[in-house]
Amino acid sequence: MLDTSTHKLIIDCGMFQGSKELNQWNEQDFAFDPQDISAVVLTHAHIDHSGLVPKLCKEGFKGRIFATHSTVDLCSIMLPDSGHIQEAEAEWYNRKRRRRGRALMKPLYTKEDARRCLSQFKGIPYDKITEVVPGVTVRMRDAGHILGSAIVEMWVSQPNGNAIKLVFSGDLGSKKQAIVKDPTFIDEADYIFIESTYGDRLHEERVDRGEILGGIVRTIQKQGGNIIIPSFSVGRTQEIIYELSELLHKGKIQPLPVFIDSPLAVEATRVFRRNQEVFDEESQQYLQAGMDPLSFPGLQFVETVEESQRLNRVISGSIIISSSGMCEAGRIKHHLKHHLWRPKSHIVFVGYQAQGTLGRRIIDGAKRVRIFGEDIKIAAQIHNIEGFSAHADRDGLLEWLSGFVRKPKKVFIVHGEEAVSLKFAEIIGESLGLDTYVPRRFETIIFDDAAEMTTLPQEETEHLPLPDALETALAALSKASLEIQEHVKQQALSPVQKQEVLERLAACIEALDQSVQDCEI
Ligand SMILES: O=c1ccn([C@@H]2O[C@H](COP(=O)(O)O)[C@@H](O)[C@H]2O)c(=O)[nH]1
Repeated sequence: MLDTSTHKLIIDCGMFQGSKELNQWNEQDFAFDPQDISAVVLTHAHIDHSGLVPKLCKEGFKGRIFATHSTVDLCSIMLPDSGHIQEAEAEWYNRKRRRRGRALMKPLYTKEDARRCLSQFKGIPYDKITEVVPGVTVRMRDAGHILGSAIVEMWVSQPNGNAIKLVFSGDLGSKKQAIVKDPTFIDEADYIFIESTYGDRLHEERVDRGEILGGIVRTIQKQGGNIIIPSFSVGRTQEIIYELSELLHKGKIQPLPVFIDSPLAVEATRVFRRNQEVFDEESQQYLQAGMDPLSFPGLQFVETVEESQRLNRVISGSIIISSSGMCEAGRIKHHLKHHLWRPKSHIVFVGYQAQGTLGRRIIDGAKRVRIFGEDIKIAAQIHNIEGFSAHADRDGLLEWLSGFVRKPKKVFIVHGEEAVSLKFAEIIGESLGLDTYVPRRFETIIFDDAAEMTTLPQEETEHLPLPDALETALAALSKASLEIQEHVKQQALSPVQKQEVLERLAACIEALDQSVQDCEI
């Protein structure tokens, strides 16, 4: 959040994704009042950057959400889809809760909440300076990560008439990606905020990924079996379509049925087709030659549940691309259930698999997994092609940083696992000689008129971060408190029962109160 003293604005408003603890952070109150925020600037549509926008609007944010036109287009399908997932998850828990007589939980936001917030979006073009609140202008530059992704150049006017220039990298793309352009180099900034997802690692070469995928296709064309590709619906699926289309054009594989079994991926592919003007040069050349890089004979889009179920009868010679990319939900789980036990099946991972996900367990060599309550033996051949990452790797990030002609005063390392961010900070210092800083969650940094920065000592920070485990326990307590309120509302209690509830609550509060009072600083 950026506070200019007259206006507050947010750069990205993403959902925490991954472990149960991280997911619970989404339920917490924002660290500010959404009604006080004047504008949001989104770097791109991925849910870890845009997913809490519907919650922000639901809780009182009335301003504009600025993003590139393609990001607005993608958000218009991704946010309602996310709302649908929230509702489905809440309903899944509520089925159990009803059976146990427990209070029902509410979704974080609904599909309708997400649809409603879309009217606040304002599409802006790449490369044009736009005022987002009085005194703050931005210019979106192509970040080459997914369709519509942007690096945000931001100028914040100072009372002395000067402006501080901040640059937010958003997620920076990999040069190895097809369809989207390479990340734009920026000349200058006072301060840079750079992502660090792969700040300590390198990716495979692009040529390898096509070779590996082509080789697996040729294997099933000789020996039988299907290929199942768990894939993120937006960006990754279109990349795979592009790669297969290239392999076919070059005659490296023979035509075969390829099913895209994800309603979101189908819609996203339509959005890509509508936004061809931002494609990279290679894709533009395909288009000019009358070829569609997102289409080839044999490619079939599967939308209905019935069509998807029919795929269970296809046991050989096809590729099924389905989501979710980390195999935690969606139709991919059905395809894994039907294919993991078959020795001739090939499961091809093309995206990052976070700790604790089904995809990660399979990659890590599990012999059996549970899917929909069934114990499934893993006999299929498992492949992991890392070269499809949509992120710049360590060297890509360093190359982008080295493009700044004027040295920034400081590089803030953000958006990465803490250990990786710290390592990347060290690497930047050693290889580029730039000053770095890895901010803590909720830390406040002040920029003065001369564009110099100071960090507020932890004790003076408005929102001191609590230890993660305590945050999680407090979130669980808030949830339990809501549940108690619901129970009390739903069930008539006798005066004696009421008294018992009050006494037990009072005992809890007293014990908690005492432990906080006793806590040493
Ligand atoms: O170390 C990591 C790497 C990635 N992620 C998450 O996965 C997605 C997709 O990554 P790709 O490399 O494009 O497959 C990325 O945006 C992150 O959200 C991660 O959490 N940790």
